[in-house]
Amino acid sequence: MTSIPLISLTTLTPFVLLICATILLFLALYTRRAMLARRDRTTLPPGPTGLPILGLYPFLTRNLILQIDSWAKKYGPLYSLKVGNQLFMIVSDPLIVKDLMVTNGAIFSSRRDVYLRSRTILANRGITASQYGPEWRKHRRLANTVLNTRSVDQGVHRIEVEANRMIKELMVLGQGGLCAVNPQPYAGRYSLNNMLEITFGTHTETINDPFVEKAFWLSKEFMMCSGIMANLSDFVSILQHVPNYMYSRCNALHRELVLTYGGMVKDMERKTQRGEPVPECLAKTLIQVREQEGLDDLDIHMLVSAFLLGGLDSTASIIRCFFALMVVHPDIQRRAQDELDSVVGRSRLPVIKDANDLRYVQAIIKEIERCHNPFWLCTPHASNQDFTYRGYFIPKGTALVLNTYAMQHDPKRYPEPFRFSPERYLESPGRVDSTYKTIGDKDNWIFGVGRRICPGIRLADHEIFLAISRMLWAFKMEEVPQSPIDIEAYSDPSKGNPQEIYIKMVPRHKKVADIIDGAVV
Ligand code: HEM
Repeated sequence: MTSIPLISLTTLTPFVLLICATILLFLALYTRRAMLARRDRTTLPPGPTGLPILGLYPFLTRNLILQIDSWAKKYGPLYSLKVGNQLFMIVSDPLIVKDLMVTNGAIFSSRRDVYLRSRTILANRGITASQYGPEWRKHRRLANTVLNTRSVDQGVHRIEVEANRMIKELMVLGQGGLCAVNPQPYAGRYSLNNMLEITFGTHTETINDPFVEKAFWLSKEFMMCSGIMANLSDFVSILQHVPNYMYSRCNALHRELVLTYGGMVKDMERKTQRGEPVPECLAKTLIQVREQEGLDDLDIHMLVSAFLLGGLDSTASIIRCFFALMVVHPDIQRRAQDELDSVVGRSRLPVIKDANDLRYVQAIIKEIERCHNPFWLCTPHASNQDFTYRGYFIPKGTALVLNTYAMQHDPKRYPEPFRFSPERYLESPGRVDSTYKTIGDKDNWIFGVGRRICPGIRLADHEIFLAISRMLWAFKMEEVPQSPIDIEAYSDPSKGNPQEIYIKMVPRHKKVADIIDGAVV
């Protein structure tokens, strides 16, 4: 009789144990999920910590690019940092870039509402400062009317003319190679004229035109005022309510942009009203579609300003680096010129159609762009909703920064990354497709990525190719012993490209002068 409970206990024990184990398992799983969920909402990627309120602002150095890169080496390919109230995440790996900024482009394509750069200077417009949404789409579509493949290709003769003007002026100035010249201001005016042609259908006649200085001042001032982590009042909102020097400076820059580029639009409007002819260009298109697209003055003024700010120092700095690099690498220069002689010959100038056959020239361009990105940290993208990635929480409003410095100096991808070596690109295919390839295979990231990728790529590609291939075709560029090139200065991301170098530009053959004279200038 007494054995019955014992028997049932014995038979019941495994059953009870099973139930207990199941409950415990459920509890464990539930707790883990709850913990994970909590972690998802709080666990940011690792990164350096700063002070309350100011974050890392007091610890940022003048060479921000190298500092950001050194933290990437310490904290990994996705790390976070706070400057004031703004959370930044730095992305240094092409696959993470693809996952976040391309695959999830609908989430990571906005911009921060930055007090000085976006609100004060650009009035939250000009494409580059606009939040992701219908207004940005509209402005980008309007910009594309002159930047799309067909329009840029149709206008290529204007770029060719500018390249010829630059060659002719350098020949005259250097007295056919007898004296040293500083080509850098000519590279600047070349970019400026290309942007003026596409935006206003006009150009400057000489580097001494005061407009050249003005345009470059505006561009430089924009860079000086709008560093991505430079201004404390961008990050500590209370400072936006007290008068401060940077606000006055950015406000003055905004007024100058409206006065200068907005003034050119107004001139064109007056001409149109008087029935005078105006050239085909972005400003004309914007004036024509103003009512239909619901654009106000500021929309138009900031859109044309964005062109003159975005397309000036960017292409110019690549061409300036080219001059310095060719002089210190005469062997590379010679190899490109041999290629030009065999593909193009000496009786005509290189044209866009030659690009795919000029593999070494293309490799030089890609290598300059890899080593000398004009915007190493690009323009940050902002997220417009919370997101969880690889267990890390990325809250809405995070600013995502592309660390192209790390990606373009990755020793696995580019052995001896600090050596200038066009040869590393000889195996990769021709030119334009390099920019559009899948993200992991891209030659470089200088134009950014995803939905905010630079809309001026094709124009910039054409400008850079025509300037560089024609310069190589026309001149042997030589160092002048009295004025050695400081190539280190070009590799230091904290310094702008030196505006002054003196080199000899010797025409490569007798026909150069005749052909340039005969070409449209
Ligand atoms: C070598 C030359 C150039 C470089 C390296 C360059 C680079 C860049 C980069 C990194 C961005 C930000 C992309 C992103 O947010 O992911 C950008 C945006 C932009 N670029 Fe360029 N750019 C160049 C030439 C030009 C030219 C010639 C134009 C002519 C109009 C231009 C107009 C713009 C505009 C309007 C934006 C804003 C796009 C947006 O926010 O949706 N850029 N560029």
